[in-house]
Amino acid sequence: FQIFVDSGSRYFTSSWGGIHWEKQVRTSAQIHRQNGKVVLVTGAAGFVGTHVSLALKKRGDGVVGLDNFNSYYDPSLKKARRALLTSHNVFIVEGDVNDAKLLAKLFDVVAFTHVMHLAAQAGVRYAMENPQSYVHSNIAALVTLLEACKSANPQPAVVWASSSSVYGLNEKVPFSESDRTDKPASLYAATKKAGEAITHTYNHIYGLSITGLRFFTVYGPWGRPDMAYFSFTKNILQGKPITVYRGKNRVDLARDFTYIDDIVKGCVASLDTAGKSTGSGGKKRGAAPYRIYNLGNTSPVTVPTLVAILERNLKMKAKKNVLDMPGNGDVPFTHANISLARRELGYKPTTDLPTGLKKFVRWYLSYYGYVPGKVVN
Ligand SMILES: O=C(O)[C@H]1O[C@H](OP(=O)(O)OP(=O)(O)OC[C@H]2O[C@@H](n3ccc(=O)[nH]c3=O)[C@H](O)[C@@H]2O)[C@H](O)[C@@H](O)[C@@H]1O
Repeated sequence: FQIFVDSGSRYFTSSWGGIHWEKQVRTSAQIHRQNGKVVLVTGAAGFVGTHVSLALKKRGDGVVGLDNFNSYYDPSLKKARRALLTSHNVFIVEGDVNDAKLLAKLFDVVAFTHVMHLAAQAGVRYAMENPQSYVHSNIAALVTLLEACKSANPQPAVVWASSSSVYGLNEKVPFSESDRTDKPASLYAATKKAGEAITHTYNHIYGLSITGLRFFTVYGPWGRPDMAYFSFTKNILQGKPITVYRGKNRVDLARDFTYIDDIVKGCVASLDTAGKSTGSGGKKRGAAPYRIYNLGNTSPVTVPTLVAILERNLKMKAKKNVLDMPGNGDVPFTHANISLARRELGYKPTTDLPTGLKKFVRWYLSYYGYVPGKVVN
């Protein structure tokens, strides 16, 4: 009776479950190539999640997405990404990674070979406004997911999104994976660093194959509206001012901006080279790989240069307010050493910032239906 009540109440309150839902999940998970993978992509309606899901599906892997469609930024963009994925036969389950019952159900319905865990509370500065959302999405959800993975039979290999922000106040450049990461500058960075420690324990105790990817300021079409390149574009087009932060002694801030297609190649290569998890029945049966890679571009660009490139592409001048960087978690610069990823993943970024921003601006103008000369709101 209790099972009936539980599943009955879920039927009315949740957006998952039922025969039709299971069929959609199974169909989406179908493999269309030899030795294809079956990948659960969390955060599939997110920026990186959408692109990775598409790449996997296009080469014939089975892909099931999971996303809670939260409103950290405009959910209509997430829904538009979902529509794009639906048109390529990728189904996104609507739900939260913290929902252990949902995860158990998904692993029951599909024998995932890999999990690409991209769901997260992103954003460096927002952590001061809503710290709990970082604990919820980057720590609690990660543990819930790893618990499901460790209990699954077979255990999947896990590839997940860490962040360049773990280097924090590190001053040695370029940043290498072996550098210190014990001085985070934001709660966001601290939760990603915690994720690296948490995944290590699941590797050690349960034999889960783990790959953590330290992404460096990823940008491109279908990107995140909370990021500087995106909000600058919006404001410039609307004739609104932008705030350009500057570091100590008036030094420009710089980022190792990395184009989305390069990141996707790094993610797919990580899945392809991930060794197997060794555990079963929640027990470790031998050592499994634990890997961490920088996925950056290796050529940092200053924020004023980013603005100049956008101005050129938009054929409009930005109204700039230059402000000293507030103490809100920002770091002055990032710069990736990618030798390890190059050696072990064959990772080789090929898109520089001017080329990538040109593609972003083209997408932005078409997505928001911008007509040159017409003021947008
Ligand atoms: O590399 C990473 O790991 C991180 O990259 C980005 O974080 P961030 O580099 O701070 O990206 P933006 O928020 O787009 O900021 C880029 C630069 O523009 C500057 N900025 C930002 C916003 C603004 O209004 N003005 C401004 O000058 C920031 O100080 C920073 O130097 C992402 O937002 C994080 O989710 C990600 O984890």
